[in-house]
Amino acid sequence: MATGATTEARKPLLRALSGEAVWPPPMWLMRQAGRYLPEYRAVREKAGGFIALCTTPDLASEVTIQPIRRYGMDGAILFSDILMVPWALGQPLRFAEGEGPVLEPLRDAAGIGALELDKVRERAAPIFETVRLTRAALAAQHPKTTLIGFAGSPWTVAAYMVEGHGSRDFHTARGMAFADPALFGRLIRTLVDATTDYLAAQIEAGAEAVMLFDSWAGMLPPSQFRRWVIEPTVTIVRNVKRLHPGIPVIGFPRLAGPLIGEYVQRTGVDTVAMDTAMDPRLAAQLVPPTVALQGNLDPLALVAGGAALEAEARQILAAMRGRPFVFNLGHGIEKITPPEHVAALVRLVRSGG
Ligand SMILES: Cc1c2[nH]c(c1CCC(=O)O)Cc1[nH]c(c(CCC(=O)O)c1C)Cc1[nH]c(c(CCC(=O)O)c1C)Cc1[nH]c(c(C)c1CCC(=O)O)C2
Repeated sequence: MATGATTEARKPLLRALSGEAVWPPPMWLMRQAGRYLPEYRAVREKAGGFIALCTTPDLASEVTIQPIRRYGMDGAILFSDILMVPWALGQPLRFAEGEGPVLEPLRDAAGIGALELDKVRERAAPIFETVRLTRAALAAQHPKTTLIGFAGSPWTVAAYMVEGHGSRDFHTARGMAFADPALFGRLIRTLVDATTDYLAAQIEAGAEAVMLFDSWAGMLPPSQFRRWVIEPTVTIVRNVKRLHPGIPVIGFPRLAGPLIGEYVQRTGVDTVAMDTAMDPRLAAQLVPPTVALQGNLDPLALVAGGAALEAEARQILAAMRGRPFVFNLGHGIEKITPPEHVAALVRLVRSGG
């Protein structure tokens, strides 16, 4: 790709993620590929299960591109799941219909010791192939769209691995982190190494930016937030940047509240994603103007549409004007979202509010 570097330097999302105030802001939506789209449901049915979909490169690549085809988003996020890392480490995983993810819970040294770090690249190979296929398809058909790879952050992934399923409070995982920090720390270190390797492989396959989802960061008190959210993220960002300097990293410490400032300062992420509860004006005070903010429309405003959607989106745009910013939701899109509301939002953001 002789002209690759110059073409890509002009992609609006990459410019914003690297700290440039691009206006109107580039946009994409968390969980933009999903059940609210009829074309997604058709492919999902063809694939059979959710894991089959994530590990069949041509289908996973197709659903990654569906929202780009429909809406022309600036970012395409790899279609996969944060729990594919535990899966690649050898922990049995299934997605039960209407129940969410179910893992065989990990509670002791034997279970943690049995995780197979050296198998991650091999087991996750179809996911890296999805990245390769998607990057090639975007280059041919959507040259302005940036391909985003991702992983879950160690704390959030460990919470599912210990608990064995989603939970309102992740009692068992939080309890283990306090009661046996040596053992919990071993799990976190395994995930730091697996996640570094998994993100590096996505970048080598063509991901142009990566995002770390820490959905359950906000349930920890500050001391534990520093130990299990910030410190592992510091190591992953340092590792990824050593291997692949210049690839922007987006962090999403959901419900971190004012600790978002310390998170950005310590970890060195290029962009921080704001959850729905974050006031964008407060985030702009806590985060240096060189670091991009991303977010943070409430997915339910998108479900509602109309005047409520417009008012919320305009308020975010007004607060973010003049600083590096990427328009997004504050959490994943709801499956009851009318696709035409997404089209209306894209028009509004493209007009600059
Ligand atoms: C906590 C978490 C998970 N997965 C993820 C997180 C972090 C973000 C967040 O907090 O939402 C991240 C994720 N999950 C998925 C993506 C794909 C890319 C995208 O954003 O479009 C991404 C980035 C697809 C998915 N991951 C899942 C689906 C639904 C599966 C289906 O189609 O049946 C999708 C599209 C399944 C999943 N995966 C997970 C849960 C709790 C569920 C069940 C919830 C549900 O059913 O909506 C774990």
